[in-house]
Amino acid sequence: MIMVQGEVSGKKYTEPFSKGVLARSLTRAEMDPNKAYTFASKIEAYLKKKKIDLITIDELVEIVFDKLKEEDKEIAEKYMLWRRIREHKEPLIILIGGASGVGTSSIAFEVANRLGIRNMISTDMIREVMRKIVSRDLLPSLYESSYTAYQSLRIPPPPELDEVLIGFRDHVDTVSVGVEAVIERALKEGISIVIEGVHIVPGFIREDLVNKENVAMFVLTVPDENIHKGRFYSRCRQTWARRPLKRYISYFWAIRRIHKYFEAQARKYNVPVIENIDVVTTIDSIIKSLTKTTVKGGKEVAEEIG
Ligand SMILES: Nc1ncnc2c1ncn2[C@@H]1O[C@H](COP(=O)(O)OP(=O)(O)O)[C@@H](O)[C@H]1O
Ligand SMILES: O=C(O)[C@@H](COP(=O)(O)O)OP(=O)(O)O
Repeated sequence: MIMVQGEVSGKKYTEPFSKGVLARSLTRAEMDPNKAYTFASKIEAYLKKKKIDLITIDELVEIVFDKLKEEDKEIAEKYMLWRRIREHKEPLIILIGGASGVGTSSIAFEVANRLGIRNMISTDMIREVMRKIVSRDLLPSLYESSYTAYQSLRIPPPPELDEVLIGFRDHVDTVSVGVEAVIERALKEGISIVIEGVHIVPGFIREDLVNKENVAMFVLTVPDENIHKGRFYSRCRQTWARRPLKRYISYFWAIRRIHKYFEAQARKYNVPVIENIDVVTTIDSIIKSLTKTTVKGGKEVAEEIG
């Protein structure tokens, strides 16, 4: 039997080589699952041929990387980039924001899954907990959706200001307190987490938190209005979805104003804006950006591959 030796927090452990585990890590780099399993079997055959019965993870990764380069350079590069991020010593806090319907929860799920991050929370859930603590009378906007918060403003804003955005800012400002608490707790406990939702807005979360090397924020957009609208139809078609399509469509005009505000805030605070048209391209952009900001090595991998 081939044993693989790894290390967690300075402690060594060994476990049997598993084609399934290796194949899973290759699918994270976009390799087709069937191809990934065949490739993992080839690696196993190679180790057997070389009569290797104990190998460290680093040595195994080297072999996988070399063989992958021969098969598919792009997948080899992705495999290495994902690994570099996963090996990051500090916990990773990934914040994904965007107007309702642009795909923050779908993308957060994919990113968490591929990076092996086990914690993910939506800001809607944080808001829901906060609703149990603060009364509607005290903070009426907390009880609204981001795009209807303007209806709860106690004092109507002057006509020259956009009331939708005034309401949105008020709503986000409150929920940001809960978002900050989750970030602080994750940093304290050393837990990696992906936090996603409409309340992740550049400029609203404390600078000392978002400026940390291991905290990364992204804003997703869908520039084409019709594609954006179509996402609500596709989401509401899913059988598990319990969210009323009619409501999103009738407030779509307000959601688009918020969408524009997200773009402006992202530009102002230098937060990467990623057009979420195609899932794979979106994930690739996030991963490239993460390697630039949180781990050195993205460039080295690209150079190694040539
Ligand atoms: N890149 C994409 N391509 C196609 N459909 C997408 C993409 N991203 C998200 N979707 C779909 O759009 C709908 C809205 O996405 P969701 O993640 O629920 O948005 P949000 O959490 O931002 O409101 C869902 O049905 C989802 O499957
Ligand atoms: O406040 C909002 O804009 C949405 C955000 O949810 P997503 O559409 O981003 O999932 O929550 P709602 O009140 O409609 O449940």
